[in-house]
Amino acid sequence: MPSTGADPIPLRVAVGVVRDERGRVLVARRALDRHQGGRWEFPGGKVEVDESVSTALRRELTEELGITVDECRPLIRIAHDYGDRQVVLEVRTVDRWSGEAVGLEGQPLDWRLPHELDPADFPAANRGIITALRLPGHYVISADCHEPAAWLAMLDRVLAGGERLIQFRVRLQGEDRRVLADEALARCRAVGARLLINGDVALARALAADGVHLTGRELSRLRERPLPPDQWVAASCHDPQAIRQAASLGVDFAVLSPVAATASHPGAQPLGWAAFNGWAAEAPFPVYALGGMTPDDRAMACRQGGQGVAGISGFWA
Ligand SMILES: Nc1nc2c([nH]c(=O)n2[C@H]2C[C@H](O)[C@@H](COP(=O)(O)OP(=O)(O)OP(=O)(O)O)O2)c(=O)[nH]1
Ligand SMILES: [Mg+2]
Repeated sequence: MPSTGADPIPLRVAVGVVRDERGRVLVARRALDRHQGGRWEFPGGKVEVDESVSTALRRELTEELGITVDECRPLIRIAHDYGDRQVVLEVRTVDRWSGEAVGLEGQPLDWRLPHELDPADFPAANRGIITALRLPGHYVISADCHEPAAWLAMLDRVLAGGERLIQFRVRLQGEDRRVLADEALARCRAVGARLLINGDVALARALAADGVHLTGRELSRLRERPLPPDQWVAASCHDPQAIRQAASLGVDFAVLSPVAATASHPGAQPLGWAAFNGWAAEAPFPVYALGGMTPDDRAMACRQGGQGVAGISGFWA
């Protein structure tokens, strides 16, 4: 019987990001005659009926690489439609494993640092995995600026504390705003941190900042991604429709809020972790939990399918 298009039941795939002590990740090249053949992948394979994701991952990594997974934890879940096949990639980070990885099916292997991974070498669904590997577990949103010297001193303290992803969220206007953003960018660059400009694509472009953070309103109005792939585009989402809009624009990551009650938005109804988990699972990109979060909530956010936690109070401090 002729095919009538893609199989409506998505294929569940257990995918392992195996890391070594230097932070490099293991990639393998898919054989030319297979689906997405010739592209690089993270090792793994189909989850069999009655198998859990972690059981499938252990089996696949033993079959394909000859290693034993000692422990794995969720990184991201990505649903993707290739047209000829729908997949759901259940991606786990594997930091604890034993044995020596070899390409037991004849597949070439390579160890690469996250910034050495080019999404163009991988199947399209892998873009969100590569972004997740490059992003930290905290996304620090700045407080507003009343006095530039004090604001910059706080930025220095936040950077000295090890934070590496900062959102410039400051209500200053005109030249004052541009000058402060430019100085903030220089201080971030000096320590290898990234700075995203809230709600101002033009300023992000003018300063060649690391990216822009779209407000919910901007996200709903845009029809195309406002910056090229070498600058991040992040967005604020409050519901599944915003996540779909962000996906259609091709944003790199999002914050989903308010997960818990927060003093900055006292009237807003908290989502709770169950809704966060369900909505983040629909996003093909990493999602940070925002709203009433502290650094202590990071592990919970990761267990719930998030990239980590975002916030002002508790982070910009
Ligand atoms: N393993 C893996 N599969 C991926 C990645 N990205 C991606 O889109 N896929 C897709 C390609 C395939 O359609 C599907 C994996 O199926 P597969 O056929 O390779 O699974 P398998 O290892 O069980 O292979 P086989 O036993 O059927 O030979 O997921 C990735 O990074 N790793
Ligand atoms: Mg496989």
